[in-house]
Amino acid sequence: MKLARHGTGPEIFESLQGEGLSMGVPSVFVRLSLCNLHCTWCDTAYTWNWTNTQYRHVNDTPDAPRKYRREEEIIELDCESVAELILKFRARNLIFTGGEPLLQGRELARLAAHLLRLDPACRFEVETNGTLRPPPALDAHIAQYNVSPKLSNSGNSPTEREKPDAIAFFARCERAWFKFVVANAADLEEVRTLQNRYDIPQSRILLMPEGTSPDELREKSRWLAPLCLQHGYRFGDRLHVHLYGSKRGV
Ligand SMILES: C[S@@+](CC[C@H](N)C(=O)[O-])C[C@H]1O[C@@H](n2cnc3c(N)ncnc32)[C@H](O)[C@@H]1O
Ligand SMILES: Nc1nc2[nH]cc(C(=O)O)c2c(=O)[nH]1
Ligand code: SF4
Ligand SMILES: [Mg+2]
Repeated sequence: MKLARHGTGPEIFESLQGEGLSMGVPSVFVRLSLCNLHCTWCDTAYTWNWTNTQYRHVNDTPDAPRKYRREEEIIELDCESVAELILKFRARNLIFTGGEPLLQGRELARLAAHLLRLDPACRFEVETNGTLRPPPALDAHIAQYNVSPKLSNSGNSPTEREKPDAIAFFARCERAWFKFVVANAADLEEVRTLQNRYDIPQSRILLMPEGTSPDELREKSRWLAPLCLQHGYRFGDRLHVHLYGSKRGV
């Protein structure tokens, strides 16, 4: 399984769920590498975008040509080792995120099954961009999907960000909650269009302001909160950003 690197180890950390329906629940986050989208405002671009990365050199002989490996940004571990790291923490609400975790759906299915054998109290959430259907073997273990389909404000093209088969799956799934990232008031029209096109129940939609600092969130919340009230959408904040700013691994 390919995981984001944080310092010398993979990015597996304990924190309060900062977003969505279960905001505030003590959780363990497992951050996977790679993404099939490239949102301009992605707060974890280090999981997939290495264009400006100072690659680690793999050959430290002074005279040899220097070779840099972007793979060094990824840690690859088997599911038994990942499970062991996860269960060192206290929380049993486990959140698979990334990057786009459903790119590694089969590996996650094996991980979830293994974790449940070790501790049946484990509960699983998946953070996903809603472009990929989870394999049935993974779906069988997931209590909650936090689906964040991307709007045009993300900079992805319509064909990249909207995969009808996947979004229709989540629209029908009562365990899926939709979390749209809103950057401008006009984004609400796009939300409404997607909602109608895929028949997404309004009760499973949250609107979350775009932002990676408390100031940005507060500024956008000032107009987004009244719009939520006016249009009957649930407002979703970003608790971890208010608590820790844009710090990694919290
Ligand atoms: C980094 S993504 C990983 C999971 C998956 N790739 C996705 O996009 O849902 C986790 C969550 O952070 C949100 N997010 C990322 N950058 C953000 C930003 N600048 N402002 C608000 N939300 C952001 C995403 O929309 C998603 O809901
Ligand atoms: N505390 C905290 N809550 C989160 N909810 C979703 C996150 C994510 O990056 O997927 C996230 C995160 O990175 N930190
Ligand atoms: S889909 Fe998620 S991980 Fe991928 S670029 Fe967008 S916000 Fe980042
Ligand atoms: Mg995050």
